[in-house]
Amino acid sequence: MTTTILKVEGLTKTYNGGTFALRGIDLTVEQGEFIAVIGPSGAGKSTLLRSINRLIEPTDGTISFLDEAMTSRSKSSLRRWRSQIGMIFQHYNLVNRSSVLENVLHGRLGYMSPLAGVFSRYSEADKLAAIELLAKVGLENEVYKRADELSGGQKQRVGISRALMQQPKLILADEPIASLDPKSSAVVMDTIYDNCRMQGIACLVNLHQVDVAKKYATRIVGIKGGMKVFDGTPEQLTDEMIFNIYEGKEHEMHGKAAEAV
Ligand SMILES: Nc1ncnc2c1ncn2[C@@H]1O[C@H](COP(=O)(O)OP(=O)(O)OP(=O)(O)O)[C@@H](O)[C@H]1O
Repeated sequence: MTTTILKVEGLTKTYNGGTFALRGIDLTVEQGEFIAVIGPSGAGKSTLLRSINRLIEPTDGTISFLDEAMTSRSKSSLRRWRSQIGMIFQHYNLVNRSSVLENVLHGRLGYMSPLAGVFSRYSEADKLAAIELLAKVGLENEVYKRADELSGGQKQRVGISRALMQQPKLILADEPIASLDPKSSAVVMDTIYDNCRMQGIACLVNLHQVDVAKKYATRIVGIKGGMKVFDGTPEQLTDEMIFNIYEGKEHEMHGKAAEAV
């Protein structure tokens, strides 16, 4: 039996100024699914991911996470949901002057009292788990370096470790390879994919590169003009469908990273 992790219905976002970024998106995510969200620039991919963990406040629609409606605006409810949803960003969002280890430990903040968090009172078990995660992603020699001493690919592996440190049920990855060279992109995609699949974590990953989406995803969602125009398996995503999604912006469907992944 599958467990529904996320259910989005009629999700709509209109930004101040009148841009219709999302127009009535319906999406259900089951445990362990690895879903690539593709679409041209401005289609609404980032808005979709950020609305799901309420970094952006949707204008309309409902979101439920593990069968619980994410409607409350209370800080404690948001904190509880966000602690179970790992986020991976294009520009990593690390604290540059902190160590790699501390950045990974930030993944535990949602589970700690605010006071313990402020004073960075992480448990020994958390520290060991963070070091273990870093070793798993090949950063065992970088644990005590400052985050800004790392390459882009290494920074993203820290970002992935931080997300995994949350023991999330869902990972939202917003263009995780858009700033990386082809070789680092392959390592980063493999790392996200392997960890999610091994631990049964559902993942929604925004990608520009259709080839990469087809290589990794168990399911692909195509967004165009704020609407869902495709939802199916990689095999069902025909060339005709791809051209429909990217119509007029075909040059955007091959990122530099696609070559090596
Ligand atoms: N903060 C904002 N204020 C106003 N409009 C916004 C804001 N953020 C995004 N938009 C607009 O909403 C639409 C969807 O943007 P979004 O960033 O979600 O698309 P995207 O598919 O992620 O694009 P990209 O691949 O370029 O990141 C675009 O028209 C964009 O200009």
